[in-house]
Amino acid sequence: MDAYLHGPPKDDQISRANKLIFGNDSFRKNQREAIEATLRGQDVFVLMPTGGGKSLCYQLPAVLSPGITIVVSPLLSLIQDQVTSLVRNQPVGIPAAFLSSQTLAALKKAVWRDLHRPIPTLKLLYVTPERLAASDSLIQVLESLHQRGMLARFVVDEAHCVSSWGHDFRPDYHKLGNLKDLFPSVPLMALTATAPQKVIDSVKKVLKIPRAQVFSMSFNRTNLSFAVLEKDLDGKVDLNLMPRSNAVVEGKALASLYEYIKTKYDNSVVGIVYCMTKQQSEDVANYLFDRGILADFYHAGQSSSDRELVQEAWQRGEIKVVCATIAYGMGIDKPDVRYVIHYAVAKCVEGYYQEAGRAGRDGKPSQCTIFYNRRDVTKIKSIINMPKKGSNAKSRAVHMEKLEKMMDYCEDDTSCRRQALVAYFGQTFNRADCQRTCDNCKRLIRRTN
Ligand SMILES: Nc1ncnc2c1ncn2[C@@H]1O[C@H](COP(=O)(O)OP(=O)(O)OP(=O)(O)O)[C@@H](O)[C@H]1O
Repeated sequence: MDAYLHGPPKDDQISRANKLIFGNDSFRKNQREAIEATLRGQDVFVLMPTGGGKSLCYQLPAVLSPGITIVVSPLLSLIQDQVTSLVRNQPVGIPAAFLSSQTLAALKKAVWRDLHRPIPTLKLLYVTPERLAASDSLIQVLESLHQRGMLARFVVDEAHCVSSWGHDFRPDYHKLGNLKDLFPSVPLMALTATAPQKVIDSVKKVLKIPRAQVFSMSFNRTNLSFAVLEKDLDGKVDLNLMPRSNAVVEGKALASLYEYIKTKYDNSVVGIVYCMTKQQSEDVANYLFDRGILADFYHAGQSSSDRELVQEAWQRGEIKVVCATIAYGMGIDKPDVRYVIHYAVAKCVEGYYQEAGRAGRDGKPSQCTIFYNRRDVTKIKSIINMPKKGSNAKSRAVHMEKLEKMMDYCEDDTSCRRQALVAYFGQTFNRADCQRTCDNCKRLIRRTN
């Protein structure tokens, strides 16, 4: 691929690669700075909101650097999407592959062969943290690449998973601290969309990148407006006991969700409704669909082909509303989502902001609404307290503390919600940036008028 450039890239090479390989006319905030820092060999921590353009921060340097960039990413589906879009990248395809337990033997062999070439063809190799932690042979290959000067950098995507303070802690991510022990001179880039200061500090410590340059963006998404509604669970009907075809399913919460969507949006508007359980996502989708809203459900209990069908139909606009567990969202790049509703409160503010942030990626006004009831909080508490692999008293306490913060956010009926969210991520907020679009600010305006 003659678009690849070798030797230390100059400024204009970075811009040219952005245009010629990625088809972008310019850089978004912090992209160029992060790219330049990693190309200088520095460790870098990129904090950008969902949809901010994190991928370019490591894909462009991968293309400009000699050798391979190793990307650690938590979800196989996410990895598959990324690799497919790199290989099909327009105007120029980028050689990328992934290694996982599901990689076909023949493909694995081809990747392995490439890694042993004096100059491998691959520019990016994606792996799950489990794969990296479990495979001595992979570490040996990385050592051999390093000796040949062909190990360009490590990238840790969704880096909040490294920290037990993060909302998605993955034990195998914790082992990524070994990378700096084994390859101290190889630059590392960590990226996430959601990390309060405490999590940033903890990720830097675990990954052993104390001097990493942090590129952080404002968490204030000006086009999003926030609201919390009381979720009326009285009169709730146990849908599990009712036949699917029974059209008289009631329950005030579901009815009010339906009314809310129907009143605010016509059937061409795209949204996501996050639910607490797989069963709930099916029940809510069926309820909405029976009443004429083009809804379907998505959760980890479905086969991957069923999930793909739903996601593709939603991307094409045939389904307007996906009712989903939090399994839905990572890596989904749909710009015109006009609303995200949490039909059950999220477990923490980071998770909430990441999910809500899937609305309005095109910058147009979009709404993020929580249907809140303490009974849902009680259910989440009992889930947190359930004995499960990898959980201990400390991790349960962390989850409880995060849930309390989420409750504080929902139960505060006076503070500006935008301000509360931005403050949660340790950033200051200029009151002039408050556009009075949240429910609390609107209420205040009504009271003072
Ligand atoms: N400089 C740029 N100019 C134009 N488009 C860009 C630029 N950088 C990124 N994009 C586009 O923005 C979209 C979002 O980018 P990307 O998927 O990297 O976001 P992300 O930060 O990884 O989001 P998420 O947290 O959801 O994974 C993509 O369609 C990408 O092509």
